[in-house]
Amino acid sequence: MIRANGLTKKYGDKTVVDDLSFEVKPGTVTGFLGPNGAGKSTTMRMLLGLDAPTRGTATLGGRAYAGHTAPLTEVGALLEARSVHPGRSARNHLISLALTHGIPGSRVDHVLDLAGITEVAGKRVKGFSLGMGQRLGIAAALLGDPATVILDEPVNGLDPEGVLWIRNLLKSLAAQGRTVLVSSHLMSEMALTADHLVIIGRGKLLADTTVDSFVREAGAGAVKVVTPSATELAALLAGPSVTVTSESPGTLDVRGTDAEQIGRTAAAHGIPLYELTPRAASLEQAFMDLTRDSVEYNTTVISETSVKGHAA
Ligand SMILES: Nc1ncnc2c1ncn2[C@@H]1O[C@H](COP(=O)(O)OP(=O)(O)OP(=O)(O)O)[C@@H](O)[C@H]1O
Repeated sequence: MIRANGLTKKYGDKTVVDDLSFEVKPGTVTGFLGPNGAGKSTTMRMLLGLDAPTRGTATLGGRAYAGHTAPLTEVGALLEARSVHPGRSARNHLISLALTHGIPGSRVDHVLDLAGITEVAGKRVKGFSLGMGQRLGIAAALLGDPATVILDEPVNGLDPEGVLWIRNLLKSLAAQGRTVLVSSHLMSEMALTADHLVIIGRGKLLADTTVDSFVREAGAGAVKVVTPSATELAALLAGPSVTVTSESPGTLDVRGTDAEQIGRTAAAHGIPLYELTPRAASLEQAFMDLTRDSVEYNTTVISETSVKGHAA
């Protein structure tokens, strides 16, 4: 079990992690999501005792990281910045880690195999591709057979086969009863991998939910309506719980009601409909909607024109 309680990190005046509290339970894969700069890496570094929180506490298996006598057997971690001696082979890197942490050498071949890098185990790390480096980092994280696994963006640099491998690996680690926390900025990938989601933006908790309920809510999407009487229909539909937007003349995007109700309203007022299509919001869109106000650098402007009085 990982527990963050009021975790806060300030750099100067900037609060990059802001009073964050959440739990990560054993036996599940928990996706830690947020846009770039949301504070995911900083939070993970605080969980691992690599950054001191300005306020709050983080415990792994009931104790702070520093309180564990053999941390590598309690927690395995892959962080973005790795420090592997480039002249060392993958096997030698893992052997020296095992030796310095009192881990049996027999684990080395096991994790090399688990990470699918047995064939390149004798090669120097400096010749490794990004994907091979990621696999070596994951092998190192699993070396101590840890109860808790924390991985920061593990699919970075992996090809589709590698992405699938990570997905299955994380699921099997959770099925063995381990606590698995994995960060990503890709909602679609996490939806396939995780059971639970902790979503942050600008250091603050935005959602702590199961993937199932996030998917269900994302499915409550909009209905696309094409009609020559868009302004009239928009005025009839708009209400406290119904929002109507329009991206092009004669087309409405209606949220907060369903296709049947829209069809009935249109029929009751003799409004012809050329199209009436329920649209399930994509998961990625739901994630973007949730985090829109907390992205650090906006590169795309999603323009939605309110139809109140504007739709043609
Ligand atoms: N040592 C530091 N000094 C000052 N600011 C920092 C430091 N480390 C991180 N930050 C800032 O804290 C914020 C959160 O960064 P962090 O790397 O934790 O986010 P992230 O969610 O992991 O982002 P990404 O997905 O881009 O890796 C960013 O605005 C970053 O610039």
